[in-house]
Amino acid sequence: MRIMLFFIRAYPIQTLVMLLAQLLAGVMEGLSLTALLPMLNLAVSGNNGKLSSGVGKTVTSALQFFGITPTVSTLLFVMVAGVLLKSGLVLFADRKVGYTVARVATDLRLSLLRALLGTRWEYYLTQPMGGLTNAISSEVMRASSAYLQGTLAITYMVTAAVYAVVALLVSWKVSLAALAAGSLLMFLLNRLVQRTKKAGRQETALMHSLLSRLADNLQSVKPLKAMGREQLAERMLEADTVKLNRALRKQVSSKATLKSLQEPILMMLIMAGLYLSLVVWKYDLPKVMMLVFLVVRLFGEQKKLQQKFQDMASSESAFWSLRKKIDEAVRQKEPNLGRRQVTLNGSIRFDRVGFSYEGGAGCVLKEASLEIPAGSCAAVIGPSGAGKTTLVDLVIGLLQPQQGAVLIDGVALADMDMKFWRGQIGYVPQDTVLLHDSILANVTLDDPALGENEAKEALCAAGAWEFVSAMPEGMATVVGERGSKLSGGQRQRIAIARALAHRPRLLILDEATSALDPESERAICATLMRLRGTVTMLAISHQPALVQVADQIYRIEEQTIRGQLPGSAQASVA
Ligand SMILES: Nc1ncnc2c1ncn2[C@@H]1O[C@H](COP(=O)(O)OP(=O)(O)OP(=O)(O)O)[C@@H](O)[C@H]1O
Repeated sequence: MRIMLFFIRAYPIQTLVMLLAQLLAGVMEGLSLTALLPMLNLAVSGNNGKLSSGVGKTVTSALQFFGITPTVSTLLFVMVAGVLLKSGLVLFADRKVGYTVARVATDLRLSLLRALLGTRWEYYLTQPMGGLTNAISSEVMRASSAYLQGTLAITYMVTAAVYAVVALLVSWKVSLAALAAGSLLMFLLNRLVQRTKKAGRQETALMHSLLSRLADNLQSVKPLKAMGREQLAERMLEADTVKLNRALRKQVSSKATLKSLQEPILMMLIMAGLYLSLVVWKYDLPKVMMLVFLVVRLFGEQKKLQQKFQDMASSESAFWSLRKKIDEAVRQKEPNLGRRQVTLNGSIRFDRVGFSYEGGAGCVLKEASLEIPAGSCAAVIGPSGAGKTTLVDLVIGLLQPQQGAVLIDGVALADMDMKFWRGQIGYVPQDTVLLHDSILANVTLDDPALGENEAKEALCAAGAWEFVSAMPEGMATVVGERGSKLSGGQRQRIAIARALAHRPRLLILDEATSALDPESERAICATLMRLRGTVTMLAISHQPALVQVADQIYRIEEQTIRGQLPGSAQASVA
């Protein structure tokens, strides 16, 4: 029930309105039920029928108070009116619950997305993408269904309480016996609810692990297939899949066992109650009929209540797993650094920067210094793993140095408004991943400030317009999953166009021309040279063409940055 307390706190108005509507619906049902006993009395004994219980007398007196003569037809009318009103209220409550379930799912998805996108880069890098996809799709659905099951359980609880009150008014002895027997039954069958809860927890953990591995494996399926080793991926996923199947079977068997045990036990209890009422306490027939009706309904609601409780128990763990992810991501929020809005006019400067990754093997940069004047083109070279991407991430502010400072126009990144700074950067990553969307959307990223003209201009500058305009649908061509319908070089040119479209002040190219043929690379270099003076460029490259046109060359080696004369680059672009 902890989960319901959480939901009630998060959605108090919606839950209160829904509960009030359910309560009113229960009262309406109760009213129509109280009319049943006098109606049965009148039907069995005619107008001389004696009302043997307080509740019957109360109903007839109430009707007489409003000037209505209690006859079979007026009592039937009261019952029908009560049932109709109850149905209207239940419809209202059900819609409210449905809307709130959708809202719970949307809120959870948005909270997780916002929290994740706002986390520190080093934390974000440790998150398994498959696990996050699982959280946003399957865990969110299971979590919101837990709210639905919980509210339905509360609804059945309210209705059961109404039947219990009416039954108490008719016969307290039978009602107390029924309530005691029902509670004992719920207690005994609770083991099955706990078993489902445990299996639900296993399902949550296994789905997370399976989806994390699946995403990893699917991304590397081409080399696995090419080497005839896809069965290795299959074997890796099989163990989790088999365990998941076991957890699901446990849930199914617990739910089926609960259902099949409830029915006969409740029937036996009703039979025992019938025996007591007719033989031991010798109640008259209308009263017994009324009690049978009430107890059957009471047990029916109790049966559904426990089933819904069990359904909620099986999905509940997905909600707590999601909350844990959201809370952890919130704790790992990227620090809100400074407020200074700097437009790169002077230089980018590293002042004795020292950096090592959390849990990394050691220092990546030590006492590293460099200066890139605004408007110039700098190339960063060095052996693999030397720290070139790390240097770029420090410039972007994705990583913060532990020693020294990264300064833009003399202002430390730590004092700058990061959103403003990053808004001026055009970034082309090492691994070009395009969205499964049109070329236009891939270039503009659906930024409302950018239209077809800006996209065309950027595609021309990136040397991509020729092949894009030759496509039957031009910029409307959809590039396929991760850009699979384009060649590696074409994907890179689209990525360069994307980085240029919003006219950045700083263009960062991380091995951005590695998949291009020499001619396309020369064309890109010519474009970059045209931008010289207005845009500052920082290019990590092993390609001679880019290095040759650079104004400065920096070589990262043994944790330090060394300047190199542009002319000497050709021989040492390792
Ligand atoms: N998230 C991380 N956590 C721990 N260590 C990391 C992380 N990212 C990179 N490293 C380590 O930091 C060092 C520098 O990595 P970096 O990616 O900056 O090198 P690089 O020069 O760009 O390499 P390449 O040319 O191969 O892309 C490497 O030793 C790498 O193993």
